[in-house]
Amino acid sequence: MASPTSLPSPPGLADLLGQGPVSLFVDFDGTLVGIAPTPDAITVPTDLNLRLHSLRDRLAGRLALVSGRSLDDLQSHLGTLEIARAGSHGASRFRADGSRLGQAPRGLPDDAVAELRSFAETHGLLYEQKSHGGALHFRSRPESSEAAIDHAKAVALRHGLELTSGKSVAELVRPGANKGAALEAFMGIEPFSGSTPVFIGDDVTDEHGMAAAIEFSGFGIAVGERPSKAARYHLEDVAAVHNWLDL
Ligand SMILES: O=P(O)(O)OC[C@H]1O[C@H](O[C@H]2O[C@H](CO)[C@@H](O)[C@H](O)[C@H]2O)[C@H](O)[C@@H](O)[C@@H]1O
Repeated sequence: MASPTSLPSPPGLADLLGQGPVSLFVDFDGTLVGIAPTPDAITVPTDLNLRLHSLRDRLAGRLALVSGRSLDDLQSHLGTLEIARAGSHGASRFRADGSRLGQAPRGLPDDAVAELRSFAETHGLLYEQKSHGGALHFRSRPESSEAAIDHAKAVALRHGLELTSGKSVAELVRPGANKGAALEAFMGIEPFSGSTPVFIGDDVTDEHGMAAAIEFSGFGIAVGERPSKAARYHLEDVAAVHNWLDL
């Protein structure tokens, strides 16, 4: 895995756009906004929504937000989005005009949710219910991280689900819900098809998106300190991302 500091900075966005159509797939937490103690404690600049819509226009619509959060949650922080978007780690996808791309995914089985909730209650962890998944957050109790991951693994096995681990979080999703699948779905439709995809993200779940970008002759940009297997370039932090995007 490449250490982020050994990766170069990406070429300027204006230079890339000068070479042909580029699509940007952009993660949210840790990429567009800084990491906070709890999911609701993030600080979102008041004009971020406006600036993202300007970026969408600059890219002739070829901008997609790809988040681990549910889309309702994402929009509760960002405001209404008329931007292509995928939530719940790519499971739920919408075009910029609000029409759904692909099937509506199913939520987790009730028993799996109950098992996650009960573990969270007994261990003093935060349980985040998503429309198409569920997350055990252990940022406030790092000593419970191993037990939380083991529990999530066992629940995944019992119910045929997939475990995705992120920053101080263990999440369960339906099989096939990942950011790479979301990028692939968007690359099959206008205005994304035929462009060079660039996936920008800070977390392990973003590796799928970067790997998929490579399949479409694009590349990934890793944000922050986490070593990345798939990224070609690196940006230091959220401020560097905003700067690179000229947000
Ligand atoms: O794919 P993303 O948009 O980056 O979402 C990943 C997860 O982000 C949120 O959790 C993370 O950020 C929280 C706020 O900074 C932090 O408290 C938590 O420890 C991080 O794991 C979100 O709550 C999850 O649903 C997303 O999957």
